[in-house]
Amino acid sequence: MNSLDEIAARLQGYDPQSLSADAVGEFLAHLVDPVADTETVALADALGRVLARDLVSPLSVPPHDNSAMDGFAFDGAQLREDAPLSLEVVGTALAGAAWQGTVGPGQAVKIMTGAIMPAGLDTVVPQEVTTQDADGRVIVPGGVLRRGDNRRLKGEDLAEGRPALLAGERLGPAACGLVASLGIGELPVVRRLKVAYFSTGDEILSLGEPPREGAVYDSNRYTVRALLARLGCEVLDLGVVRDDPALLEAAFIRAADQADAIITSGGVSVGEADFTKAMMKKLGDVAFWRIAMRPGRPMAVGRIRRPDRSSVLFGLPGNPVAVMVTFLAFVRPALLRMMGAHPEPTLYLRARSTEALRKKPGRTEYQRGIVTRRADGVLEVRTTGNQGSGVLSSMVQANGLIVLHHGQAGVAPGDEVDVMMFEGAL
Ligand SMILES: Nc1nc2c(c(=O)[nH]1)N[C@H]1C(S)=C(S)[C@@H](COP(=O)(O)OP(=O)(O)OC[C@H]3O[C@@H](n4cnc5c(N)ncnc54)[C@H](O)[C@@H]3O)O[C@H]1N2
Ligand code: MOO
Repeated sequence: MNSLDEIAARLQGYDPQSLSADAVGEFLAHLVDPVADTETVALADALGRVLARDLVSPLSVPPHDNSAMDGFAFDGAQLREDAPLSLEVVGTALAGAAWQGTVGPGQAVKIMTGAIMPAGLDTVVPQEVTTQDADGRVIVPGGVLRRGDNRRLKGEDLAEGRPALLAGERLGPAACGLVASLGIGELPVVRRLKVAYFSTGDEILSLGEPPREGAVYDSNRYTVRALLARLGCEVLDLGVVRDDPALLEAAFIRAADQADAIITSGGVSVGEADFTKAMMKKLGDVAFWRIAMRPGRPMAVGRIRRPDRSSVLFGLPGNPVAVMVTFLAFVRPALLRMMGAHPEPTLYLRARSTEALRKKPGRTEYQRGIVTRRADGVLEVRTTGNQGSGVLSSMVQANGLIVLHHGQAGVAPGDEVDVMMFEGAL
């Protein structure tokens, strides 16, 4: 495990007072390691879990050459471009059982989708392409079919003995189906990551408390819980912790004793009641950063140490949208790495901005946007109103974040911008 200083020494131009979003990502990739513990889960419970070992295919899928269509199977060597082919139907191959007879030249077998291709046959004509003559022979028109058409080859999806899925795969619906197609009912996954969360601040009210002047309800706890739930983490909710050093210390210790990672919100800026920073320093190896981004400038990162373990700490700024943006930009990729998942490159959608966007070069700016598709197919994005870092309503309306990158300047109406879509993450 590297100390924060060692990691910082490896990064070009590390400056905790002005870090680029890219540098933060790189730092975090060095800071966190995948957890080693694994467990076995039933396939029905595997959605969103991370596969712990390569899954080698115990069989071929499909297990034999089979038909992709309801129609007639025959030897495709007889096909002619310029002449129809007339075939005598000598039997029927149903899905689920092999057809046992032999089929000679000028003959075909009626076949159902999924049925095993009878020996020596390699081509299927869909039944709607054919006609029948007076003797009941099937006529395949010339020039519409090539040899091998509508036949699915044994193992064309998965080959026996080859890895079907690699360790690090986050199992989605398609992967769950693929595992089932191999006849596998349980699989080894990385254990769930335990993440502790608490909000800090004397002005933060928990739900159920009566409103009072100067106080706001704790929204960060619920956005972070929801973001963590989307990742499949186990959440240890430590509620709201007052700006009191003893309470903060107890909360950090409880969190570090039980969780792989700790997320807090608030108390990382320069305010007078920001005991959080002092407590983080006292209990661990923590760096305080100013990130060249908006929203989400201040952030604390490091480890909280306990005698027998340590937990990674993400001290997020208090402003509700800054919490979500820093989570999506940095915490989520770091947690995915801890979960043992393959790194996910950020996929940006390119959309035309309907409006001018002001932007200072030298920082990354995230604006809440809504992408729509115009009648002519062009993707457009407009901002969703007040972009203040405490304004959640514009975040709710958004379906993605417009990312104005570090070196980028302002945007004119009609310019294309990158949008990080929420689908999947939010
Ligand atoms: N002089 C400076 N002031 C500020 C700076 C700065 O660089 N110099 N940075 C600003 C930025 S950017 C942010 S973000 C905030 C971060 O400050 P803290 O992390 O110390 O957060 P707080 O002061 O505790 O709270 C900020 C804001 O967010 C509200 N909040 C906090 N927790 C919650 C919660 N759980 N649910 C809902 N809302 C919450 C809180 O009431 C404040 O309004 O500092 C700026 N100031
Ligand atoms: O982190 Mo702050 O939210 O940029 O206002």
